Amino acid sequence: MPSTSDAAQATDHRRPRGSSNAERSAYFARREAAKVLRSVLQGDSRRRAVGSIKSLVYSPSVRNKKATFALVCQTLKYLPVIKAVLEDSRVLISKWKRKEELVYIVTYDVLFGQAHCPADDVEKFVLRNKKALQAALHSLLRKKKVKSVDDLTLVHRISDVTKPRYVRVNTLKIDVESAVLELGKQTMVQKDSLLPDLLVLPPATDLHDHPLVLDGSIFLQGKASSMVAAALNPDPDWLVLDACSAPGNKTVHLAALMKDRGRIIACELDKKRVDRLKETIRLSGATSVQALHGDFLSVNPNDPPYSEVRAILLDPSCSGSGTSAERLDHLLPSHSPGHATNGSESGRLNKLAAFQKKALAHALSFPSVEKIVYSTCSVHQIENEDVVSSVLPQAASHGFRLASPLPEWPRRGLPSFAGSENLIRTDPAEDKEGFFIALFVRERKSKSKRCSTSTNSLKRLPRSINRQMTLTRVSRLLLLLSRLHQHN
Ligand SMILES: C[S@@+](CC[C@H](N)C(=O)[O-])C[C@H]1O[C@@H](n2cnc3c(N)ncnc32)[C@H](O)[C@@H]1O
Repeated sequence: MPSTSDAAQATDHRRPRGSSNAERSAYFARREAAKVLRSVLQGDSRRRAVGSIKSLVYSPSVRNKKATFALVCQTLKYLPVIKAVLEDSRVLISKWKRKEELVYIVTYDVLFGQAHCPADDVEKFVLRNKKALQAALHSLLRKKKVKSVDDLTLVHRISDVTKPRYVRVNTLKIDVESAVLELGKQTMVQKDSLLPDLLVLPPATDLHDHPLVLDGSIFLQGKASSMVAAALNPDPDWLVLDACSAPGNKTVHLAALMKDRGRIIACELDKKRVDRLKETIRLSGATSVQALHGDFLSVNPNDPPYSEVRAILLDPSCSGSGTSAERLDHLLPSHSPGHATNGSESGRLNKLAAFQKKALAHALSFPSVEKIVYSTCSVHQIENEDVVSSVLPQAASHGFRLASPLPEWPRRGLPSFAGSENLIRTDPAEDKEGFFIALFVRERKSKSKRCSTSTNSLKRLPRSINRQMTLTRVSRLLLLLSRLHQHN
């Protein structure tokens, strides 16, 4: 533990009597750490902004910054173990509930940190129960079949944040049953309960050089990410635009769901990432996808072929806060759903949100679009619910409404506006990653209905012909002919 003597000087008048300087400064550090921990955990549970641990610790009211910061971080690291021990030993009775953060801190110190003399009621209480706490800890070690507390925190971390290995079957190359059989030779395989082309393997299964991965038969794609194309679920014969597409995982998932019929334009701003996108497309075996190096915001919705786009997948750049690898992130307010953060971080989020709103508004302006899916791998409300609610008036004016994709999925949007229950969220703690999905739909316009009905027979054309474009051209020709006919 770092020295805590500086703080003791500042709070001299409140020193506990009869103890050394080091003990007194540790006493004050524990109290300051408890206050910070309370804000951190409350911010996390109430999903409101309280600032990062650093910003809380570096506020002027905290004098013993170094020791307080270390104590908060260490207690958070061991918190699942501390909670389990307190629960098993039945030590945390209702009398101490009001001071539970201080109990956590003192318990950390008593079990894993530095020994100290009792200073006030909380320290005395925890120390009185030291034996019961140690017994509960040993029984937990035995139960989890581990030898040390570090192994135990690893078990807790693993059970907390390690997700199963998800594998998306690329049905353009292999069917689900064959993939199950093939992978089953190496490990346990289950089918996912929500997505028919997703398989669930044990955590940390290493497949990076598996032949099915190398030949594009399966993609190592997470569940939340695989929910996006499934939520859009376009008609196989549609023209679809993937607005921000590299590296292309969702693009080729769309191609598989559309059975490589129709046509997908995959737009990507970054030249280097276009190369990756092309490689993903090649690996998937899809022939209906065309990579486009360009800025989605500069695509003119009224120019062909974009004027005929029927569905848009918009998965723009985002903070990525839902997929952070930091082990303790899900405990921290800066990573809690719906949370906005401090200074430079909130500036970055505002910039991202401004782009996300612009891109979503742009998607809503495509004249033939019937479905738009908007997704992020962020947990922040500012990039999710707030982006969606900001475009609702424009969406309504274009005839769009929020639909409720994958209705069996239990976790929905934060209740920040009426209709947010239609949105999908995945939870960093429950689902091991934080994701957000919104689906806009609008009823087909009567003009496109007429065009489509009159050209239905064209859907049986051979695959080599680009049917979507042919349909478009024939529709226009029919319209022209009918106008000529009226004119005559
Ligand atoms: C979150 S990633 C997309 C991931 C992709 N959907 C997938 O599942 O593989 C966002 C991508 O959008 C690209 N991007 C950012 N701004 C863009 C713009 N204005 N037009 C097109 N692409 C853009 C970024 O370069 C980045 O590759």
